[in-house]
Amino acid sequence: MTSKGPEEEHPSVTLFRQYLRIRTVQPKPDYGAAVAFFEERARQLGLGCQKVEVAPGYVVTVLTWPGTNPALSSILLNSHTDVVPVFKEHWSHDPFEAFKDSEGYIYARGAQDMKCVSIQYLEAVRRLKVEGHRFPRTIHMTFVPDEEVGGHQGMELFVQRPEFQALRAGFALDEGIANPTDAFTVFYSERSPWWVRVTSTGRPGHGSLFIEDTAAEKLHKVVSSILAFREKEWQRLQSNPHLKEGAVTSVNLTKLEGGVAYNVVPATMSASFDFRVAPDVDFKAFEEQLQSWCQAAGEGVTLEFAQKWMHPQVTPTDDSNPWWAAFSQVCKDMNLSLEPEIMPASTDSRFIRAVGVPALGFSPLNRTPVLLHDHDERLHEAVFLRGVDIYTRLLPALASVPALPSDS
Ligand code: MET
Ligand SMILES: [Zn+2]
Ligand SMILES: [Zn+2]
Repeated sequence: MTSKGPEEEHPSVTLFRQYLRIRTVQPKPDYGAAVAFFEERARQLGLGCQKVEVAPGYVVTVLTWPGTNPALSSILLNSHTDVVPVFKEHWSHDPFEAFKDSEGYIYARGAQDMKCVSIQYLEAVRRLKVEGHRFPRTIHMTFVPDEEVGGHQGMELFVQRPEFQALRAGFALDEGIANPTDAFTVFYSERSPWWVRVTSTGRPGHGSLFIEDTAAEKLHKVVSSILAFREKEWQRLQSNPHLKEGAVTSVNLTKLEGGVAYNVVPATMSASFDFRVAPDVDFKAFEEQLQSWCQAAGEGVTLEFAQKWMHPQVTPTDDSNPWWAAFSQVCKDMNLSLEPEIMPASTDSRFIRAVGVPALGFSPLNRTPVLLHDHDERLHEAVFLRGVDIYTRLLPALASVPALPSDS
């Protein structure tokens, strides 16, 4: 075909847009369609394909390009398939249409987080394979469900399975975040998510009376203590230009629940908080601090954890780590400047690092505003394609890291 129009689009971009149209949106993702999409990719690329159902309806799809030396540990390229919900009325274009504007920006939920990365992995592998390359280490691509709601039915279970052990992963790449400057952000650790619900109980009664010891006044005290802590961490971040967001602890009040009527003082109320605890925090002391804020508010104030990650790990970013050496050397060769940071949010990397596999969080997206989870999430096709180039250089280097003591 020689006619003008979409036929002229780069095939990698077309594939990316096809994937963006699959509605893997929480809370009811169409995982079946995503699995079928990756099975078809495996067939087309001549890759091994394994489906591991880690919980009913939750399948991890593993695409494998075997290396020439099966004795060596493998490279794991991980990406999640689910995306967060949208507020459709705030979007310029349908978030599941993958509309491309005249400048080349592709609008879609998942354009940055992280459907771009899944396709960039696949397209880099395709290119290298077509060019006839083979590398010593096996490359596995894992496409996992459930990340956006905590990974409890996804990577958290998968890393405990014999099928994961059998991959013999020596090193992993997973998602990062776009960088608006010319530089690329790379994450070597993460803050730990602690989701905390504080429940306050007190004396109920008529809404016209000065009732003492109410649930609301005690909850208010805890909320004040926690928001004062938030302000302190915010100031600490603001006053030190060397500190990046991931190096301090953040917290947001994300839910308030309780009450039945204007004129009934409720016996119970609760507040929910999303803490992201910096990796250098003393977790035991921090939990005691939370408990003491509850106790200081009065009788009948308790807390429970909906999520409490206790195993922060750091992947070294110096040449003592041969994976870092290979990764950073490629970036140097390509003149890419890297900004190593602690991931402020949480990804499946935490489960991977916790089972002893070093991992870097990297989405090869520079000159791109950070729009993950936001309205009008979009990515320029040229940035997307540059990312494929970057993986096309990274994969040969990583899959050719010579035998390590940990390989035997
Ligand atoms: N990736 C999501 C987040 O960071 C969900 C992870 S579970 C804490 O909020
Ligand atoms: Zn993500
Ligand atoms: Zn996300």
